Amino acid sequence: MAESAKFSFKNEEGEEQTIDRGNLVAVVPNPDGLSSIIVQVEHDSTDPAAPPHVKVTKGLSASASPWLDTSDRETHIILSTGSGANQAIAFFEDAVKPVLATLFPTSHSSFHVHQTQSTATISDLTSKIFFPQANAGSHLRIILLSGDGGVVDLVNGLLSKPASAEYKAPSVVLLPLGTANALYHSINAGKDNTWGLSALAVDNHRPLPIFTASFSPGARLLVDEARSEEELPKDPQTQYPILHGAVVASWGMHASLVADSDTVEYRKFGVERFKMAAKEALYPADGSLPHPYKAKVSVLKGETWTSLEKEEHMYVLASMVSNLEKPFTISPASKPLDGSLHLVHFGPTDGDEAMRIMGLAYQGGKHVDDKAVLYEAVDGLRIEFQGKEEDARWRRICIDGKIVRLEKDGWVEIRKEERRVLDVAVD
Ligand SMILES: Nc1ncnc2c1ncn2[C@@H]1O[C@H](COP(=O)(O)OP(=O)(O)OP(=O)(O)O)[C@@H](O)[C@H]1O
Repeated sequence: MAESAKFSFKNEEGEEQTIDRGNLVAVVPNPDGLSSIIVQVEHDSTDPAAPPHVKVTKGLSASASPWLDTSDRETHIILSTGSGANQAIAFFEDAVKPVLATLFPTSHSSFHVHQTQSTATISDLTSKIFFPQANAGSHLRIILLSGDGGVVDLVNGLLSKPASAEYKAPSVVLLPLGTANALYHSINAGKDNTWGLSALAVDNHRPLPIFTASFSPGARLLVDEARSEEELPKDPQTQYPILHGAVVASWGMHASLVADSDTVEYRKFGVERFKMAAKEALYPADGSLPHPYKAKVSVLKGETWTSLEKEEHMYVLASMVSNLEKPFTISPASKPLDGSLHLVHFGPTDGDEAMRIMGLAYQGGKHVDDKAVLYEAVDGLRIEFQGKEEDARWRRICIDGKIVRLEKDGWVEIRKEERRVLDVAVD
């Protein structure tokens, strides 16, 4: 039988209360043994995008949550202060703290709270604290108040050194404080309404599927609004630069609009920044058509690489998730954490046609049925420039929001990664 969409309980005054189950964080047994503590969120009716408030009430309910005491797990809380609309600290104080105090009445005060100070904070925490402990077999819980960037920093940090046989994947609780929060919205598509708080109350976690991007030797990570570049970590065997991701690898229009809109100015506009940058790219000021991106593109299925016939492209994207933003369903066939990788491709076209196709993705992923779009499950994707693109801005690759620029004859190869480095808490 389908779970009821409503949850009922009696409050302390004995009055019957009914709330949407999607707003329920947890029903915790009260230490008096008779009643329960009901934790729920309440949303701002005037601003649906605002973080919810938490309400904790004593009451009587027929259905308590299955209660597993995980209070002894070493817990780290990361507040990514530069993510999204810079709301991580406020959400922690207003919503997360009361939930933790209810769920873990004695142990929550010993949880470790870290605030990011720079783009390097999460990587530093991972190499100094999380990896050594996970590698010694300790099962960590990491409560992450960030966007997808926080996850990708954790994944890359955890994979940066060889793991021991004792390695135990930390379990991350995702609280969507970023801009797009693709991973969170893909895991919770159509259900959770608690901004991830309900995942704090359960002890279910599943491996996070990830991919590895290997690059030609001259590939460089663009940082600081592309004002500088950095070397990437190297694969210990091949010595090629590498980067791991859990969301998306792209080139062409998607990578360009992510890169062009990653500025302090654009970030003020939240998710709108992607649409604004798309319009700029699709309708060049001189009235010309959008750029036709030139490279050899191949897909891997099983052990076989096959090249696409077309050598000019507009949209080349491999996704490990269903949604790149809450309403933007890039890969409707992807199920939460299923480990699939889907190619979404279309060729050069004019701005109106590209906008039409992208508009279909905002209608539940209808673009995949359009004849202009190639959509298929793949095991890998390879892009080889072969000197076809003179200008470096057409050679930018996006890996989960990070931007890598390749050389004129550079290449990138994306493959699913088998290693289990991070688990995700799911309710
Ligand atoms: N205090 C800080 N100072 C400078 N940079 C920071 C700070 N805190 C976080 N950052 C950086 O800000 C970026 C935030 O990325 P994150 O993905 O978490 O948010 P987002 O880009 O808004 O969301 P999404 O990726 O979901 O669209 C990361 O590059 C992170 O390293």
